[in-house]
Amino acid sequence: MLRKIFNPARLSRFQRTMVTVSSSDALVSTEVDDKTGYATVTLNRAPVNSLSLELMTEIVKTVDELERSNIRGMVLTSFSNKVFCAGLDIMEMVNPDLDRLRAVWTRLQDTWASLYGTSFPTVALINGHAPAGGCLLALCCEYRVMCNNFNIGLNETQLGLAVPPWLQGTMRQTIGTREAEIHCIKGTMFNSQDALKIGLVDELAAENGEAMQRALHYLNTFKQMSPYARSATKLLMRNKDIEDMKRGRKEDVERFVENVMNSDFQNGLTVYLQSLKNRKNK
Ligand SMILES: CCCCCC/C=C\CC(=O)SCCNC(=O)CCNC(=O)[C@H](O)C(C)(C)COP(=O)(O)OP(=O)(O)OC[C@H]1O[C@@H](n2cnc3c(N)ncnc32)[C@H](O)[C@@H]1OP(=O)(O)O
Repeated sequence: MLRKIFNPARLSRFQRTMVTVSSSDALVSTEVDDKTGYATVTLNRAPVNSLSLELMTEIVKTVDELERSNIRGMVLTSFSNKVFCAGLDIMEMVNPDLDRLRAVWTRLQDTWASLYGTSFPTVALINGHAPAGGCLLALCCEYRVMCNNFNIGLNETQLGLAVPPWLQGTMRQTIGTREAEIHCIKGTMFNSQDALKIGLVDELAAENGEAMQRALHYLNTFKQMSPYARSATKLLMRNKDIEDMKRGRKEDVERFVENVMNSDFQNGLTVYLQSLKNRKNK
């Protein structure tokens, strides 16, 4: 069954009432172009947009609000031009409070489900590195435009984390079963060129401006198309995955908690954090 579909009857109301939302201190800022109806959603959590509970809550809230406003398309990008999103906030996993850890994973599931299941078209404008959870955000979008000279991939296993089944599924749909299996297990990070070759991203751009043009070009391909047929087809393809994730979400949360609370993982995390700092000091 369709979870939600674009409702053309609400479009004329939207055109009259659409507003631009933007706040300089927000973790997520949204600007809607009232000529095109396209929203640019910018992740705004310095320094690297790591996914804290609060940032993920804002992403879910933003997508829900956009869903209610009937925008015609969305571009997801980063304030930074160096890091699109550094994945889950590692500090959320260091000796965590268990209730908060469960909330973090539940919110990551929600983030995936709400971005993956939008009725409107979505493009990730990947203007920086996108490891792990950063790659997840990009994979949820329908189309990915990546700037040159950055890295993207699901490197979770390199950190000692298992990739959850719903995220494996999104990777499979994007790069195919065989490649997804190999690269989820290895935790491969791809440079922009290799990401294009393997189909992890759809287009490359030299810089942000060109990437935005390419993203808008993708959204414009739907200008003349029935929004109902477009969104219904997308959601008929994606809703089963979302329902499957929701059915298994409790076990998924407990698997994550067990993974993170394991002493080997906690020790490895300390070493990993130190290696990030050492890299910086070189
Ligand atoms: C059952 C489990 C399933 C798991 C499956 C799914 C989902 C998610 C898992 C994850 O996302 S785990 C997180 C994985 N992320 C990473 O491995 C990225 C690590 N970071 C980097 O590689 C680099 O920081 C970067 C993103 C390439 C950026 O490099 P840059 O040189 O620009 O910046 P840095 O100097 O390295 O970093 C600045 C500052 O940010 C801190 N930081 C970096 N990444 C994170 C992070 N993910 N969480 C929290 N903090 C992060 C870094 O330590 C620096 O801090 P300071 O030294 O300035 O205090």
